Amino acid sequence: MPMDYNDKQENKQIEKNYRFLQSLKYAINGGKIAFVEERNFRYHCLIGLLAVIVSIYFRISIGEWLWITFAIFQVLMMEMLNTIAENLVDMYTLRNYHPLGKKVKDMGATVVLISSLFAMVVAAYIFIPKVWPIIQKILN
Ligand SMILES: Nc1ncnc2c1ncn2[C@@H]1O[C@H](COP(=O)(O)OP(=O)(O)OP(=O)(O)O)[C@@H](O)[C@H]1O
Repeated sequence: MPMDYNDKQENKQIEKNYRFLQSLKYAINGGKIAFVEERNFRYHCLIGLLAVIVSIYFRISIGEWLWITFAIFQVLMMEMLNTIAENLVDMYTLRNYHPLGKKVKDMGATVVLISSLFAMVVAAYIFIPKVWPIIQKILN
């Protein structure tokens, strides 16, 4: 299997996490890595934050908050899954061209595209009726 890795292997944990706090530490670490290394993940975090600020401004209802929260979290989850797939392809192919690597990466990008489109539809349903009267006021 082409999975070369040349680094000192001492003190590198590969056995199971037995404590909840240990698992949580590694889960947070995964988020940190995605945030630092993945530009798209940072963009999506920023857009999510903007959506929360706009939602607070418009005092949206509980039902609307549920949709907005779901839309934000599902984009971040899909972005993270795409990053996982990309890393697996790079680990397996050692960054050499492979037609299956192309398929996996392109499909991963499609997953993120679909989830972003869903988030845009949710945002449009919630915010267009709130923004439209303001635009009309400005135009009149
Ligand atoms: N090992 C590979 N084999 C075949 N095609 C690849 C391989 N690595 C990348 N590609 C092709 O190059 C494109 C860009 O690769 P890259 O890893 O930069 O993905 P990306 O979607 O642009 O990443 P990011 O989400 O980090 O911006 C992929 O969508 C794929 O079409």
